[in-house]
Amino acid sequence: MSFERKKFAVIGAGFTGTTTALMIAQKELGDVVLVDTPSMKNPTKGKALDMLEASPVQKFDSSITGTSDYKDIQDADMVIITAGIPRKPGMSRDDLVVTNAKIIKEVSENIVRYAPDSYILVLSNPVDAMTYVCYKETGFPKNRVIGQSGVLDTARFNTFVSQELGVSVEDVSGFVLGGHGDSMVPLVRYSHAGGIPLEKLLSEEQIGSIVERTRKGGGEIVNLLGQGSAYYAPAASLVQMAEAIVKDKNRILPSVAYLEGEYGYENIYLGVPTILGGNGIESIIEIPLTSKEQKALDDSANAVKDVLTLV
Ligand SMILES: NC(=O)C1=CN([C@@H]2O[C@H](COP(=O)(O)OP(=O)(O)OC[C@H]3O[C@@H](n4cnc5c(N)ncnc54)[C@H](O)[C@@H]3O)[C@@H](O)[C@H]2O)C=CC1
Ligand SMILES: O=C([O-])CC(=O)C(=O)O
Repeated sequence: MSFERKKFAVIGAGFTGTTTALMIAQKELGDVVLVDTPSMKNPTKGKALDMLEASPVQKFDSSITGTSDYKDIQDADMVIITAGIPRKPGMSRDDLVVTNAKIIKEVSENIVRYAPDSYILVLSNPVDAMTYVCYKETGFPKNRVIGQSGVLDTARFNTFVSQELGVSVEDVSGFVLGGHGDSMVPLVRYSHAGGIPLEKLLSEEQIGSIVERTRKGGGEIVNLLGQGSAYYAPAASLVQMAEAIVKDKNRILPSVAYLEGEYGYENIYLGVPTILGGNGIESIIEIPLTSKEQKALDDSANAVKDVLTLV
């Protein structure tokens, strides 16, 4: 018996993929193979080599390689899918569905072929629908196909709360449920700072504007950037989920998870609180909702179902 490093494959060597690859290596979670299309073969190799050359400075021993050949993801322990087009100002994430569904199908085929035992984290948008497509195409068990939205949405919520209160982000703990769209559901009742319910610290008006800004958080960055979408906070969110799984931490984190009756939904991927550990999604946590909260979640789930009709 010998100990081996974990192998990560990051599919898509654009903004989110490269940032994720670097963060994985910096944390020494494992070695990283970065994959993009054949037309991007040399830039992908170049990006990977550039990141690797940071390793002596930053003192990490993870390797990072770039490729356009899926054979190189052989036996990856975890595959992170960031391949696909990002939105432009004026577009919604749902406008990406047709193009990105085709890409996810192609990527999924290659994962089945070369990394059939891997755990998959999906980032590509619209992420609830893309995670569903990946689940159907791979036929992997639901605990191994997971989407990222809630860690990012909660991080945005926590950022805004920390700014408003003038307190450390470390003490703020928000809670966002639902689809990764403008109808996502920040659950104020379950959010706190230093254990104190937010409603005791901020006015209804202040909370209302934080909720609204969180819902439109992705769009705010898209508009500021002018081209492309967010990548630092999305990559950090993916890496937190990956770390919870490869280190078997059993963290309570929101995931885009396949629902079979939880919260009243069937055959859909949606953002819910989960326990993430060595088996991927170990379980889904169901929390009691008021009728107003359930209605907001229903609206969000219905928006995701509408998009699913297009894939
Ligand atoms: N779920 C979430 O919270 C977030 C989702 N996203 C989504 O992630 C996706 C990627 O965003 P960025 O990295 O900023 O875009 P990007 O354009 O910088 O990178 C995407 C990369 O995917 C590659 N690609 C396209 N088709 C491919 C294929 N068949 N196989 C391998 N690679 C392929 C492209 O060549 C490109 O390098 C977008 O769909 C974006 O909307 C981005 C941020 C947060
Ligand atoms: O807004 C976008 O298109 C990218 C994304 O999902 C986010 O940053 O939340």
